[in-house]
Amino acid sequence: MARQSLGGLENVVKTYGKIRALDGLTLELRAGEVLAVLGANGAGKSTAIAQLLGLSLPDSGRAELFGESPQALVARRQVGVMLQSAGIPPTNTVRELIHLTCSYYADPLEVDEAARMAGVDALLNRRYAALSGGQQRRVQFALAICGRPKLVFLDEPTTGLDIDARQSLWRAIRQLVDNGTSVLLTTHYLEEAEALANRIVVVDHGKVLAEGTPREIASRVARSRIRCLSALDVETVAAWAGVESAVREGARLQIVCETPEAILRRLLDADDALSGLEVSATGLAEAFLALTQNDTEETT
Ligand SMILES: Nc1ncnc2c1ncn2[C@@H]1O[C@H](COP(=O)(O)OP(=O)(O)OP(=O)(O)O)[C@@H](O)[C@H]1O
Repeated sequence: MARQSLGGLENVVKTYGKIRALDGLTLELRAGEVLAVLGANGAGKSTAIAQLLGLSLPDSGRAELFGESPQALVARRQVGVMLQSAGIPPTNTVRELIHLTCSYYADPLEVDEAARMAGVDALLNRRYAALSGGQQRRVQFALAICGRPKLVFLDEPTTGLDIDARQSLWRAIRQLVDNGTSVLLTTHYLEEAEALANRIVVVDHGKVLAEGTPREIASRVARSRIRCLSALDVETVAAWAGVESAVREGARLQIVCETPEAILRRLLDADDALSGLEVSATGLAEAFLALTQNDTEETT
């Protein structure tokens, strides 16, 4: 069954002087889903979030949340946000901040529960300004979720977190989704999108380049990687039909190609002593690079 739409952007254009930050961007938010918006620096991810939150208005096109303008109070009360620029009063304690944010919502969590979900229960009596960058990020997450919102916007939530803190935030996001909250997440970390998202939208130059499940995005530019121990000349192999790239790492040859079978036959024919053969599928990272590089080539 198709998931219920919670709103989104329709053909939104947003310019800042000569910069076209969004160039006809369309995206839909769906209930019960983690949507990851992926893109390089300046792709338009934060601008898209600003339109969805009503913090900035489109030049043309439409933004809608829960059937309303994103600026309508009834829409804003169903949303939680963790933005890159937080603007949080520095001298308040974590408890005060969560308590204050809870007061904006009709049916918020208990302060202690929100703190526990965000992993900041041990920090409740500390002043925000005295926390580390990673601890502040987790407090921002607590503020995003404490109102029990239906939809949470997380703009690069794990930037600056160490591996443990990132993993624990991933667990908290999964728990949130299990409890019925929908999430829009922007990230530069492909493994984050792969680990959390049901659906990915790749944005570049303010437009959608690709959309699908992590697996669909990866398979759009599916490639295989062959690794083997071989003394074959890397430049000769790189020139074979069907080989996209060949590099040497010490004794190991690494080849990227679309269809590995023909290349494997040719490798085995050319080198009797070839050993340590491995063939693997490339992942989301390569797919993302291939998509954004193709686009750059087309637009330059
Ligand atoms: N307030 C603003 N004034 C002028 N230009 C802006 C403003 N906000 C964004 N831009 C420009 O719009 C484009 C998109 O920026 P945006 O912040 O949406 O990108 P992003 O994908 O979120 O990037 P990052 O990953 O670096 O956060 C960039 O070229 C940026 O310089």
